[in-house]
Amino acid sequence: MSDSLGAAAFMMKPKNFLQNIMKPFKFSSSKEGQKEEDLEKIAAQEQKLFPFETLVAATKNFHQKLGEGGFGPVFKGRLEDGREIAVKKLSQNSNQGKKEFENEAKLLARVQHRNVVNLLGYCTRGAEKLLVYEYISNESLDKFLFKTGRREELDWKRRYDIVGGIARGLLYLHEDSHSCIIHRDIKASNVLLDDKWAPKIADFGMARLFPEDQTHVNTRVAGTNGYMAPEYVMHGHLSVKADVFSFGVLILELISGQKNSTFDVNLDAQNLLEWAWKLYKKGRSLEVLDPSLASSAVAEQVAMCVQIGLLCTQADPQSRPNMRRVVVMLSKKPGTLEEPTRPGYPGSRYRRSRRPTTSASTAGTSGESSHTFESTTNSATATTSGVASPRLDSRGKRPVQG
Ligand SMILES: Nc1ncnc2c1ncn2[C@@H]1O[C@H](COP(=O)(O)OP(=O)(O)OP(=O)(O)O)[C@@H](O)[C@H]1O
Repeated sequence: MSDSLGAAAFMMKPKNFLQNIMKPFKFSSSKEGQKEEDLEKIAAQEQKLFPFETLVAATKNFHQKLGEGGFGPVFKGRLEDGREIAVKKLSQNSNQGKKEFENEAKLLARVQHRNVVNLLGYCTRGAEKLLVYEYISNESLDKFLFKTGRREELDWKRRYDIVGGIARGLLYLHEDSHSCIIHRDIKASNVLLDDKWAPKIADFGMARLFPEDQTHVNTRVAGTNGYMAPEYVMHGHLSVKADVFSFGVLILELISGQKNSTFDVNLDAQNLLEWAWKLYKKGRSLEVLDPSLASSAVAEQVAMCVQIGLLCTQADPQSRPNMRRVVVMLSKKPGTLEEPTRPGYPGSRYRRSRRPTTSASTAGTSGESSHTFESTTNSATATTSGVASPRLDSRGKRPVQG
């Protein structure tokens, strides 16, 4: 009887029973509220979702502007936990709804690599969309490469390490992140340097946050003049090999200190690629080197980088190596590389090959074009047989067509 009473008592008061068991772990009611708040914060962090007020506080009401790119202004900030951040306020009109933006941003926040700028999270408030990045302290590569007075800070070892770091970051985006990410806009100003001069690829995934559709022409995400692969600028054929081409241009810029889009025509060539190619053919690759690097450069590495730059900028995307191959090439001793042919550039003569077409025009795919190019002219508006005039906007961007 007493047993059954005891059992009945237990069954009738399960809450009390649980409360007794939990006693040692209980908090006072104010602490309980605090704990709930903390849990909410942790959940929000898992979602990578930043409350707008957090970003207002972190940036002191968007006070310190780091700069402004094609997507909008970027502000410096510091989170409560001490982490420094860069907040990009997206001012470009996007046809993407809030939910899609949040889903894409959440996915992109999972992209984590030593050579890619870490997206910590995002924020939406009304129509406003913001991206929260880790803060990278040492400015973008173009500010060192193309500005007199700062280029000496990038000695050969630093440049060589930067080439390797960018190659590994791109390989990760193409092959090792959760899905293939084609950057579309690899260039010196989209590589940030940290306090140890390690390169970090910025602005990846923008094509996912600003997708094009039939009615919406996006003038920003498409790429920058001087870096775009010929098949992309002329026909909109996009694959990972378009990034490889831009990477090739960037290597040659890093070695020479010359900007491809404002190349010095007095150097007996119409662009950087043609100039490097002519020197390479004459066995004078080392002359591509920025003279200010002469004392720190390692000749074999310079020659190897010139050759890789030329291989990456081949006219036919299928003749370009993929980033895995580039990383392998950079880790090997010279002498084992393929021989490049003349590089391609927008305006090169177009020739259709008989390979089946698998071209893709959206990020996240890696199909390759079935077209090849013969380099004949550097005119960006050449209209030789089959060559469409690329339309570039005032920032040198090629508009994406839906
Ligand atoms: N994570 C970051 N850490 C530190 N500075 C940053 C960060 N992201 C961007 N910046 C700085 O903010 C400025 C604007 O950058 P943003 O990437 O928006 O444009 P951009 O690269 O200058 O131009 P574009 O839009 O043509 O690529 C640049 O000066 C850049 O160095």
